[in-house]
Amino acid sequence: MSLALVCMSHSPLLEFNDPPADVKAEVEDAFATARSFVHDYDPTLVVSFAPDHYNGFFYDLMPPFCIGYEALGVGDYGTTAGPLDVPTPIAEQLAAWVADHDLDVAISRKMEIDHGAIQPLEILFGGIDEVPTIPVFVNGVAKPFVKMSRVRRLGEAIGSFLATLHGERVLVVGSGGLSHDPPVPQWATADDAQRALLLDGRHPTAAARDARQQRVIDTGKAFAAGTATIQDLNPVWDRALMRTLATGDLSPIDAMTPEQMALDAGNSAHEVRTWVAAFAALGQAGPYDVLSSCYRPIREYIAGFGVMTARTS
Ligand SMILES: O=C(O)/C=C/C(=O)/C=C/C=C(/O)C(=O)O
Ligand SMILES: [Fe+2]
Repeated sequence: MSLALVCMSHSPLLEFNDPPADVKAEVEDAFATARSFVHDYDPTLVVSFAPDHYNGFFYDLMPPFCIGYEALGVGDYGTTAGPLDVPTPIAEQLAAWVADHDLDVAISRKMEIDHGAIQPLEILFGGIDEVPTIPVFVNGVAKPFVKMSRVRRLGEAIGSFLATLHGERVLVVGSGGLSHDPPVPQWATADDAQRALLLDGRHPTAAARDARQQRVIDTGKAFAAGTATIQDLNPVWDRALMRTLATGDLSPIDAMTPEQMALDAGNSAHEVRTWVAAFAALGQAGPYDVLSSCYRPIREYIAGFGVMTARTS
């Protein structure tokens, strides 16, 4: 049984802030390469590892991981709202398999997901219900964070399940990262209004969503202009992580700590957990080859922006 993988940064600013034309063209090329890779592989099932940005998961009940039995996009930043095509019986079997492998994972029969999960589906497939997709939420913004070894083990458990699905061509997707420090509020420093949002800010009014999003768009413009106070991108850190993922030996990642990751690569660098889970899953089908890998630090997107494709050798 072979598996295929696409890992890619996402950015809520993709449609709102434009980097220089050559950089934008490079990103479009990377997306086109990934699309063509996926088209050739022709997956029958997608397992999507993605974080959330306080649009679907909140501090009233924040799991480290959650497998969606049903899911719907919330429509933030102009992404598609509405239901995904989740193959519920396979998602249920996956959750049971993972539990049987000593990992405690939440499940949701109505998972709400944001641009972090939706953007790759739109970019790769042109829609959110084109291919049956099991969404796996991986917390990448809300402290506390489980150890990186735990993320790797989750990916391995999911990959070992996927390797049993002989009738399927499975694509694993990791969405997020790399280094970036967007203005997602942190509980410890949030004011009362921000804490209300972090606690249970589901289903905001259109005006409230717009105001929240405009703040992020403005921060992206200021970051590009050199006037934002957010932490800088870290291309050295990003490239080193991509190199490690490409080797097939993920053991060095176990030594990464959330504290050092935030110091080195910003508070949203924890989103790389999705990449680690996706590569760990891929590795369960045997050795793999990275077929394409591109990277650019893009301040307009507030993102160390990477796209990788890989496939079982
Ligand atoms: O809601 C807010 O106040 C802030 C949200 C963000 O900064 C969102 C950032 C989104 C990303 O996907 C990212 O990873 O940068
Ligand atoms: Fe994100």
